[in-house]
Amino acid sequence: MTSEDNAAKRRSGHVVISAENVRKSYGGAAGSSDVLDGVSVDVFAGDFTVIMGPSGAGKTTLLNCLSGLESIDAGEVAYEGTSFARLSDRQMSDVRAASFGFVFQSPRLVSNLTLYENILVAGLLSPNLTDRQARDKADALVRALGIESAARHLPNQVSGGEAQRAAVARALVCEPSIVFADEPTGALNQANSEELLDILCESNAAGQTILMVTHDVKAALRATRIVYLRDGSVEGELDIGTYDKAASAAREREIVGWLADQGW
Ligand SMILES: Nc1ncnc2c1ncn2[C@@H]1O[C@H](COP(=O)(O)OP(=O)(O)OP(=O)(O)O)[C@@H](O)[C@H]1O
Repeated sequence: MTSEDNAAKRRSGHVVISAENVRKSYGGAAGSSDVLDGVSVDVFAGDFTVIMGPSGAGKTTLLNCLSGLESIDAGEVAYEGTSFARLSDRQMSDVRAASFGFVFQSPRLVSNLTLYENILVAGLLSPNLTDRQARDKADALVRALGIESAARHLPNQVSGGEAQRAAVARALVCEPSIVFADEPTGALNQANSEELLDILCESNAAGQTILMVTHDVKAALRATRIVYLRDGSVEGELDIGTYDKAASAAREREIVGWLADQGW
């Protein structure tokens, strides 16, 4: 998928992932309320969509349902128009391997592989790339993310920021249609958070579709669209266009004002 493809798809409102009236509960006591209470939302190609909302609103659950990591109880989630319900477990895992990248709050790197090997192995296992392409892409990402020397070390020999940048590279190396990121800056200090957000923003500017859960207004600043979730329902959506560092103060005021209107 080239950036031109995604830019054109975004202009045309191309939907990558759609959720229709999704309900989800984790069982428990009879009558326990749904964690997702009929959520309908679309994720558009080329967007950097952020899911915000109070703690316990169901943000991680929604992200996991949209990526197929969690099953749903009712409603429908579809990738490129194909309902997950029509896919076997094998087909679902093929979609994830070919089209989805994941970044979590902690890097979740394989501890006995170097950062470079963690990135490369993901590329080698991807059905999207030849071995040569996987190596070239891993090399390019290591350079672009500024982790050339850290890449030679094991995860326990590098800083948290370096490890998390490697986790982003691992997600991007397969050239996924969409990157799902759950609080990717949650365990980072402010400087490392800003660097990681710069990387996600640059990747989005190059056409990468991103869906990210965050509590952090500074992270939401980078989004092109914010979805606000409360008590398992979408309360509001804000389209804010592409991030512009020079206008970030005005943008932050707009977002904080909108979040206040949602009851943030
Ligand atoms: N595996 C699980 N089993 C049972 N209950 C769960 C499970 N995962 C989440 N929950 C519950 O579902 C609700 C929503 O959780 P979720 O993590 O999706 O919310 P969130 O908005 O991401 O919260 P936070 O911002 O605190 O991370 C919470 O009440 C949580 O305790």
